[in-house]
Amino acid sequence: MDVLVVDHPLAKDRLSTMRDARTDSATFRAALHDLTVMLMYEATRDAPVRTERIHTPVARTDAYRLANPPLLVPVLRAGLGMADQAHKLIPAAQMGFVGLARDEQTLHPTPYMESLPEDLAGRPVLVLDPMLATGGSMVHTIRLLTDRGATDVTAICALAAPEGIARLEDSGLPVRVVTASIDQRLNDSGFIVPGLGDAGDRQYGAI
Ligand SMILES: O=P(O)(O)OC[C@H]1O[C@H](OP(=O)(O)OP(=O)(O)O)[C@H](O)[C@@H]1O
Ligand SMILES: O=c1cc[nH]c(=O)[nH]1
Ligand SMILES: [Mg+2]
Repeated sequence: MDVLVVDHPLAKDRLSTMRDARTDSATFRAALHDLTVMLMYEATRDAPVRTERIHTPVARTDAYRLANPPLLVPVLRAGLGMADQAHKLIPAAQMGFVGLARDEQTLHPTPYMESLPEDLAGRPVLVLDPMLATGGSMVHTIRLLTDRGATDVTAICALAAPEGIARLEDSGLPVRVVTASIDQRLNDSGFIVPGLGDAGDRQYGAI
């Protein structure tokens, strides 16, 4: 499985702001917005483009557009904080939604929402979720996508645990991961260490 760690200094800076326990919700959301732009930028580096001829005010030239705009799939709640920035970068993208809440005892995801196109054959999909911990939520999400024919899925995560990467790899699902960091491990509660805490709570408040 292909894993890209975006360790640009600006990405490290925004991730550090997100990690800091003193960071308030508004500042956390702003840092995640900025980091999402950087992760998206790298995730789409090799996206196929089509050309068309345009006129600048001076001359004719080639213009470049994404040949096959992806489906964006934020995983609620925490992935919502990445959705608008990703969509701004690719205005032609369609957006689907998956809602999952991890049971903090079993660490299994509990699905509560799913809004996806029926047929995803031939469409690249970018899944947006800041956290890849055990990998249970991401595996569930990708299965929803592959059940609809998706074969080209990229998981875009602010942070990943080695356990989550291994789980995705073992799943054999057609996914690659783009993240700003692979942290040390999960703790006994299934939280990423050093991590940043609960990405949903940090953005929107504890539930
Ligand atoms: O890899 P996993 O062990 O499945 O954990 C990762 C999941 O946990 C977080 O969501 P959470 O379930 O806390 O929901 P929230 O976004 O509403 O806070 C996170 O946004 C992922 O979806
Ligand atoms: O560290 C973690 C693990 C799962 N979900 C989070 O939001 N944070
Ligand atoms: Mg949460």
